[in-house]
Amino acid sequence: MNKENRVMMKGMTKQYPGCKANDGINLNIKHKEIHALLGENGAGKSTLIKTLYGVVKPDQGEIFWNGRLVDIKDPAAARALGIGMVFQHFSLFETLTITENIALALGEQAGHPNTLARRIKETSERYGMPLSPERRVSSLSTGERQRVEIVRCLLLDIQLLILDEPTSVLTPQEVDQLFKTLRTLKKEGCSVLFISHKLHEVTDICDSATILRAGKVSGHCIPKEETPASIARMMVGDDTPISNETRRAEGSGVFLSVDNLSIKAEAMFDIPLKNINLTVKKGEIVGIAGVAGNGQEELLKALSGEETQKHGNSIKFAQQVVDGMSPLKRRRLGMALVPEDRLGRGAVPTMDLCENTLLTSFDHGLVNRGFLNKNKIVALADKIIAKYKVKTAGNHAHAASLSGGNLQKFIIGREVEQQPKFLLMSHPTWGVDIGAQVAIHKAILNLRDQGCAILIISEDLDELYKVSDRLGAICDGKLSPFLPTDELPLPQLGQWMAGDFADDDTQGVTPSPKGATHS
Ligand SMILES: Nc1ncnc2c1ncn2[C@@H]1O[C@H](COP(=O)(O)OP(=O)(O)OP(=O)(O)O)[C@@H](O)[C@H]1O
Repeated sequence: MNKENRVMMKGMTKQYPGCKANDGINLNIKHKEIHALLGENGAGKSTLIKTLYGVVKPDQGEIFWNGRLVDIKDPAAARALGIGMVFQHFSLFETLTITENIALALGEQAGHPNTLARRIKETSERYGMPLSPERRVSSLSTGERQRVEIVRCLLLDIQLLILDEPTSVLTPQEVDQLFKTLRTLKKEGCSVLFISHKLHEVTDICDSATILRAGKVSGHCIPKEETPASIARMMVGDDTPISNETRRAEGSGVFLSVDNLSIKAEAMFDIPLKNINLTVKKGEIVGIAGVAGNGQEELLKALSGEETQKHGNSIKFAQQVVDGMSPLKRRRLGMALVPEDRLGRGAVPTMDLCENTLLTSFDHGLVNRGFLNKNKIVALADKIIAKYKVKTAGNHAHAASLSGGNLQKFIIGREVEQQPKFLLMSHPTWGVDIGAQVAIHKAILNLRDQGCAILIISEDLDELYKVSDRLGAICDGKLSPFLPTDELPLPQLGQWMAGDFADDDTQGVTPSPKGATHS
């Protein structure tokens, strides 16, 4: 057996009801290489890596580890071989310290409890990702949380690190640091399997790539010899557009206005909002950048009505005060909402796609005098599935059975099809493949051009630069100034994301040099 490869997966097959997620996939990862696993939403990437980490049991296929046939029954068996995995969604306990979290995750593999904190400190420093082991996870930024997950893997004798969309939650500076760490790991002999929809990162850091389509391998490439566009073509084929024109707009007439909104922290880990001033005009897209956990969630809840405390007359939709109004009443004034958490808030996992359509669209002709119009519900669900190219076994499929990106497309389609006057979105294309991103951005821009006021809260700076007409940042519950997107250089936005703006800067106003550069 070929020992040149760290991992050889042969003929991996996994059938789910109504869908063959992996269909005879071969994947080879060499020693000391950073290997990208690419593909459209629903192509089968997560299923394949979960098989490699012992989370999913394949129907068929063999895995060879350093040339030896292995049976990876569970994640502990994967870790014992030297495989570490950082999932898209971190699984850390907020109230525990870094050391306690790592001890819980690794069990006996964590080694002696007395030495664990010291080893965490040493390992994190060695790889340029310093951590204080005694800190509680609740006090950590998203980037630091990711470090905890990576350091947890590095404490073991790791030979393969699997990262599932690792950069979608990081600031540009954190991405640079992560890439340095990955290069160090590679030098030391570790292999890395890297899943990402950000193709410029793939061309930057990956040595080789395997591309999946519809559960099968559709190609291989050396990313450094390709461009993001040529890789996108391999992923989505020739028929899907992979870029669209960015057209800026100015909008006219304010729809959303927020005037000096402050909200105290209610729960232990809430971020208080401080003197938020914000406007979104009809026919413009305003973007708010920020590292997760800086008040985005609290702002979204205050605007959507999920958080219904009355804050005086701070929030208005087209001049009408909405403070204290329920989400339903706000929807009836023209709001639509795409929350960050697609499984749970955006959609109910155990309901099928027709029921999930009804959940937020029932006011749009689907219910007559209390009776459901089933034909209309099915027709709307089918329209969303077809128009937004949602890959699913059909309108009867439960939301939980869709791949992350496909569920995201469905939720966005459902909200956009309501033709709202105000669309509030958090991370609209999080985990969505390049072809679908283009389709979603087009739908959002069209909606804007029809006069909808759109507010996008996102950590994805590429996306914010692509679609926003005005852009600012949130840090520690405060909003930075806002500028027309084309006048805001990325480093300045990075500074704002780190809280480097003066409190007296007001949104919409060109910041003073002091506000932009002081530290
Ligand atoms: N538990 C499940 N039950 C039914 N179908 C599933 C299940 N998990 C995955 N699938 C289906 O398997 C296919 C592959 O899904 P997978 O999550 O592996 O795709 P992916 O390439 O990781 O997509 P994404 O980029 O959107 O994360 C999808 O069509 C999905 O609907």
